[in-house]
Amino acid sequence: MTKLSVNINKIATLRNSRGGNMPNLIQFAKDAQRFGAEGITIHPRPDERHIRYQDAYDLLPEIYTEYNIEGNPIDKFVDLVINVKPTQVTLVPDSVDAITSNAGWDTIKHKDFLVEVIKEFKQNNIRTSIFVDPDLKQVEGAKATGTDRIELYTEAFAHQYGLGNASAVKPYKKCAELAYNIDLGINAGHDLSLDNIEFFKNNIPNLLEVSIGHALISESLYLGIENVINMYLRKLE
Ligand SMILES: CC(=O)[C@@H](O)[C@H](O)COP(=O)(O)O
Ligand SMILES: NCC(=O)COP(=O)(O)O
Repeated sequence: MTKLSVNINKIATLRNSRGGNMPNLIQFAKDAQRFGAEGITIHPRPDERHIRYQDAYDLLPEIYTEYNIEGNPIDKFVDLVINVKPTQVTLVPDSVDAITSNAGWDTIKHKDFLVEVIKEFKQNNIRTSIFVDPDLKQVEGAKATGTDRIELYTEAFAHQYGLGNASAVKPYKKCAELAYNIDLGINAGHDLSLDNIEFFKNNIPNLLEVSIGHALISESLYLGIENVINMYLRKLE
């Protein structure tokens, strides 16, 4: 069984576009869980263009499923995560001005940094995951950092699958097999959607969790959020 964590960045984007509190991010997180979401993901960025740092605190008492905070572990982010103490922190190497996440970690080059920051999160009883491209060397490198899990960066799969190239899942499958054999938990995310999730899940052994935002919120505009969450849950069974 693969858990569905709903990424609510886009709800914050919509809210911020008018400066008020519509839609209400906290209420949305509560409703998403009531409709069946098994986790809530946020990705506060340094410019706070969608999720604000304060949102991370305000959400805490309302999340009774898994709380996953993603981001680049700059000092401000590390302090936030250690104060909030979510279930999981997912480390993403995105630059300050990135439109969205666009690469996994070089776990070999940044090993010392990752070892240090992961140790700090684990001392605070926060599960760690690091965002990686589907590359066996990077998965091995991830293991050496001490992280509990990896999150496979699925943009390339989603893009190729959309073009009809289903074989794009192969490197992900190999990485998942390696990760399982070396005792790394496996999450995945980025550009997963109702169109590609079932195929991805069926091809990736031991997939623990997917975090989905952009497509899930877009699909909900037509199909409704309660319906869409349940459509994902059925595909992830
Ligand atoms: C880590 C990742 O894969 C991203 O998808 C991210 O969480 C989405 O961030 P934005 O909503 O800022 O594009
Ligand atoms: N970690 C990926 C995530 O949270 C959502 O990514 P996307 O579905 O918005 O591309």
